[in-house]
Amino acid sequence: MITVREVGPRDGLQMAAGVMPTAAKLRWIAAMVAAGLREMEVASFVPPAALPQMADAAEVVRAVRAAHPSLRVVALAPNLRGARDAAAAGAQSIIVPVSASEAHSRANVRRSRADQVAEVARVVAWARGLGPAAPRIEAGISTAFGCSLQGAVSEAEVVALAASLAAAGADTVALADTLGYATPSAVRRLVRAVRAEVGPERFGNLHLHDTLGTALANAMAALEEGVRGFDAALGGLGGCPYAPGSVGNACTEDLVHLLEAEGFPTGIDLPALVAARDALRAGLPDEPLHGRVAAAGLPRTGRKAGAAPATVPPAAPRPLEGLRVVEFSHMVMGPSCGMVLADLGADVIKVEPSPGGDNTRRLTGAAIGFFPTFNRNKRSLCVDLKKPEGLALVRRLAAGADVVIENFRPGAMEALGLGHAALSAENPRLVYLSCKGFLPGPYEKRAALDEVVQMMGGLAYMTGPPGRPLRAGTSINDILGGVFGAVAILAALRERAATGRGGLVQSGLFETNMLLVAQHMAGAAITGRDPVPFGDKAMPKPWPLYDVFDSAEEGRQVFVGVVTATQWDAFCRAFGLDDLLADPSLATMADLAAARPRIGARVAAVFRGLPPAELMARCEALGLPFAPIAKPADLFEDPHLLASGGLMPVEMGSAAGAPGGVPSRPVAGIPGLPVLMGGARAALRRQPPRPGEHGIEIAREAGLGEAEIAALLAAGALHAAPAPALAAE
Ligand SMILES: CC(C)(COP(=O)([O-])OP(=O)([O-])OC[C@H]1O[C@@H](n2cnc3c(N)ncnc32)[C@H](O)[C@@H]1OP(=O)([O-])[O-])[C@@H](O)C(=O)NCCC(=O)NCCSC(=O)C[C@@](C)(O)CC(=O)[O-]
Repeated sequence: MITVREVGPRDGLQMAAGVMPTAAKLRWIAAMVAAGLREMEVASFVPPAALPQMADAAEVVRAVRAAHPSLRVVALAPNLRGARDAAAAGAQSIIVPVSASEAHSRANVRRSRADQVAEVARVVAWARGLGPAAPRIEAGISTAFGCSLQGAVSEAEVVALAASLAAAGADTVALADTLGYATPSAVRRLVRAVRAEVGPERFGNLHLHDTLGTALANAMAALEEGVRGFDAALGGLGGCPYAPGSVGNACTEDLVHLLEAEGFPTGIDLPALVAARDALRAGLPDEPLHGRVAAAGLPRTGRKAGAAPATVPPAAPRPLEGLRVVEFSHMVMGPSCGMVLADLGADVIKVEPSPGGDNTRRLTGAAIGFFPTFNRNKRSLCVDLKKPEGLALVRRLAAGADVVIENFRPGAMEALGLGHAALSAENPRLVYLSCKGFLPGPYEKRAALDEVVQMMGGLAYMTGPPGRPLRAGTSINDILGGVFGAVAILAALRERAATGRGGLVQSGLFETNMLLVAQHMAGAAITGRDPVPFGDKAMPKPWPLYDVFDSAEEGRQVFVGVVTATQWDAFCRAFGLDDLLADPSLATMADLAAARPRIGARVAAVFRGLPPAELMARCEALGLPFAPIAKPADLFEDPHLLASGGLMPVEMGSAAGAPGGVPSRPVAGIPGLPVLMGGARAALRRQPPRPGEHGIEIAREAGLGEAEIAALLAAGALHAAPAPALAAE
């Protein structure tokens, strides 16, 4: 879902020749809310002498909050004083503008750029003191694409400014094309650079002006870069005092039409939005309104809302957007299932114990990376399920959810009153996944870990040397069991589309392991013998070469395989082994396989004289299978993963067990889902959450009032994370 934030009542009106009466503003705002707008910038808290159109800012904010509880009410404030007034009136988001152009900064807020960054830090520090009810502080970089006073604005300076605003603690950093000078390629470059700098989840809206008729083209470029929030003004109101001839902001009606036609749902009813122009006109009869859709009428060929994009695929696929998932999980199996759904765009709420969150956060050793890896793209709700108020909150969430995931001990969810029977009685459309050690049967009550099922399921036998069972070097069954859980959920959702009813789906660790070992069970059935483990040097390999070799560099080994006659021919010629090629006793693949020890010794002697890079370059040129022996940390620099978007920049801070309390890499490239959809990889939208980071917003979404939320917090049933620390602290 795209968020279109209407800025007409602020940015639009401040350039109008006349002053719109308060009552007319409120009628206009009501008409736009009725059309489906969910966010609106309604006022600017500046001295009335400077902007008489905004003299009623506090009155407007108060009235809009009271009349439209579901609307996010946004106000602009250039300084701490304005921010205090905006918050006192009830603004939920406060935008503090910071000019990228030094000249514009002095003209607009009468401060240098650096002083205005310091002002943002002051506003953030003050807001933090307000506790959970604090408004969101959004820094808006104006003149980000050029300035009529200063001329060009350096992209590097904008990126540096964005970084300093993020460091100052702004919740989001937005880019504004105040003059309308942006073009699609500039938008692509700057959006990409600033998103990379501040992180996608802290990148705010894109604020576009249409001075030169480029706003919609720029919006398309931004969509391709993954931007999902835009500012716009009804009737293209607004403009900039420094841009004569400006026709104002991106026109909301035209932008909504474009977005819907391209398959990006906005939740806005376009005819109702166009009709809201009447209320605008009634309040400002002399102000010229712009907009192509209003002039031409809605195209009769128009695509329906939610239709697939006509030409431009979104930057990252989010096919599960709109799916609501509540995840009760720890360790790996439940979290990896939720990760698949979250990466694909679902809204996954991870329910964690209050106040410290999932114990997995505090694991060390081989489990230290579990939490940040499997909990990206999720929201966190820390709630005490043993307290009735906490339980009531999650039952409310489950009643409105599409999917519940759990991986607790058998019977634990039932004991809490959160079993499938209880939740589906309240929500028959719910798809409920239970991840367990064993599917129902004689072992179902046993506690299971990945290692347990690898041992009992034949995998440890198949991996280790004879007599020394060895588990695989990752939580293979947990991860794959979670993925199979996600497959089962998607299948059940498809069934629900036909029947209207959800259902219980279950995934078992042991059964996952058994599917992995199935090929060896089949092998045993065919040969009548136990398969030889991979760890057994005597394992019969049907090829001349399929081994790890030392190179000329100490500790740098390389795997090389030669598995066909063509490869054998090319290999011998390239590595000076023509005598082996000419040997009549090595004529067939079976001869070669039987002579593996002899061949291996010759090849090892050749490879020991070659630097690894040269060895691999030769194999690559010959088309032979080869691989360096990498350690996990080597993969951060893997050129293929880096170039193909295979790594997501995930923050490691959620792993509390880091040595010395600080991860050696605060942000690391962590592999994403191994699939492309429409040519694109699923992207990181949210960093792994802090415990309870989203508790208050989730409680509000569940319909709880502020007093109820305060009572939950006071009772310790709900824990809300403190605001992120200032980078300087
Ligand atoms: C893993 C075990 C065995 C651990 O079993 P356990 O230690 O008994 O823990 P649990 O998860 O079943 O119990 C959770 C308790 O926390 C409570 N709880 C939970 N949330 C809240 C909350 N918000 N507020 C208040 N209370 C909460 C919940 O109500 C329950 O309370 P109790 O019944 O004890 O009174 C079990 O969970 C299980 O069988 N799970 C299903 C199978 C599974 O996921 N297994 C995977 C284990 S992880 C793994 O295999 C990887 C590993 C470790 O082996 C490493 C590797 O091999 O790579």
